[in-house]
Amino acid sequence: MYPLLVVAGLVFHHNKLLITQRPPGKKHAGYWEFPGGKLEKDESPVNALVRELCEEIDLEVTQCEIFDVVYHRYDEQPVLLMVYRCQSDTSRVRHLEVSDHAWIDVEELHNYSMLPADDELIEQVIKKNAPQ
Ligand SMILES: Nc1nc2c([nH]c(=O)n2[C@@H]2O[C@H](COP(=O)(O)OP(=O)(O)OP(=O)(O)O)[C@@H](O)[C@H]2O)c(=O)[nH]1
Repeated sequence: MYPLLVVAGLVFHHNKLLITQRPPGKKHAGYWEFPGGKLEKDESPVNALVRELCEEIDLEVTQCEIFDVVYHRYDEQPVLLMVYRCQSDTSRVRHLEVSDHAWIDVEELHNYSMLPADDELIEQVIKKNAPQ
């Protein structure tokens, strides 16, 4: 089965990383994730990310650059997650399509129930953010 194409943002504001919680009624409700969503037809990954961040949390980002691509098999369908690192000038987030959000230190990622596809990614984020 072809994977679902999904884009997600590692959004930083003053070294804090943004995570959001999936709302009731959505698949994997209650889990935390990096904000983003599915690509629409004829849409580039960065445009999809900008659109999803606007629709879900009303946040604008800059300096988006590719960070990693993750393939994960869920029972229903595999996902191909394209992950971009971005910056935000503000920490102001609206809960339009999320039930909660948090700006955290990357080391705190282990304290949240993140989506299963994000496990490997989380290790990369912590490793790349560690002092050299
Ligand atoms: N945004 C996001 N999605 C992720 C992450 N990790 C991960 O496995 N996914 C998966 O990617 C898929 C994203 O789909 P979604 O349902 O959130 O997308 P969407 O916002 O376009 O949904 P919609 O159909 O309600 O408009 C889900 O299956 C979700 O489980 C992540 O860190 N961020």
